[in-house]
Amino acid sequence: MILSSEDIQANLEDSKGWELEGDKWIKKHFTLSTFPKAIQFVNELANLAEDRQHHPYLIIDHKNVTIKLSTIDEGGLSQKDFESAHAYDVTFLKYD
Ligand SMILES: C[C@H](O)[C@H](O)[C@H]1CNC2=NC(N)=NC(=O)C2=N1
Repeated sequence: MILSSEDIQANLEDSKGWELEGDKWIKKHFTLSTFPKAIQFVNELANLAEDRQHHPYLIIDHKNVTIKLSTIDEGGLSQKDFESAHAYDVTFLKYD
């Protein structure tokens, strides 16, 4: 179910570093210590995404990984995007 703008704002308050891009995407930049670490991080995200059947848009630029999330099938932001964002934040803690 697509979230209302009020629900999006409430979720963003609990999602440190994630920001709204337009009204259909949230995004966050992560910086890893090395390029291999960035790839390892992305591989972990890929496994999580496949398990959840909810897939991110990813940009890998050397040690920098940008993650964008949206619920494509529903044409906007859903709770799944914020659940994935939280799972990715928890994964990143291992690399911090
Ligand atoms: C059938 C399959 O589970 C769906 O197509 C999933 C796959 N991954 C997805 N990922 C994202 N980000 N949004 C979706 O709507 C979506 N749908």
